[in-house]
Amino acid sequence: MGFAELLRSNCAADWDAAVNHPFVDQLFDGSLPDDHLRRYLVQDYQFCDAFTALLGQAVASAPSLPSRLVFARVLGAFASDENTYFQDCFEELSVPEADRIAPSLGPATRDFDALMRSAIATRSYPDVLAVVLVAEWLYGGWASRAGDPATWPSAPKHSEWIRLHNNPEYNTWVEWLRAEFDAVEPVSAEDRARVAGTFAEAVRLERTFFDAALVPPDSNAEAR
Ligand SMILES: Cc1ncc(CN)c(N)n1
Repeated sequence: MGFAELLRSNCAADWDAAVNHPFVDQLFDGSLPDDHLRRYLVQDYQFCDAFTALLGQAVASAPSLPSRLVFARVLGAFASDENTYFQDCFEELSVPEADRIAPSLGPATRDFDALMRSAIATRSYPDVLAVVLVAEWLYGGWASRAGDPATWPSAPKHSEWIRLHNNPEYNTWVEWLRAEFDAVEPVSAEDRARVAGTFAEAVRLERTFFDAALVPPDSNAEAR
């Protein structure tokens, strides 16, 4: 078993809960209330800020030009396709300007932001990769459950979020990330434990990020 698969299996409960989350089920059948989608997208746009910086660090920390180019291409797609999806949804869901730019962050968003910025600060390739891998692999995992595109929900605000994480280029990118992560598996027990801890925390936060979208903000405040 490769390092990636080992770390995933070590936190299978959180992984499976995120991949099979009710938020995802409601996205698939088109029943996700706009309020929940809006809350999720407002927080996720802030996630995307640190994630873009994380991909930039991956460009800087990668050991070779071929690897840097992969991250650079993904950064480009992220800055166009994915950003367009957010802007279109913000318009459709009448998200106020303040919530697009500087909303108050929920606990999961804040903790994810801190995790990404601490991975960036290490400048260590395996540490950066651990968070990128979880964010992309886990999203590929839930999106792959959508099955035949003919059965996807009709509204673009739902189907486009699936398509962005379930298409041949995306699947190739996730496969590449896994191989890249396995290839830089740390040798020392200390480094392995640190990277494993980062991986597990990212998986836990993916689950709580979906939880937060389905829980009213006041309940989030009480949970703090
Ligand atoms: C919280 C979260 N995790 C992962 C992804 C996919 N890049 C995302 N958009 N948001």
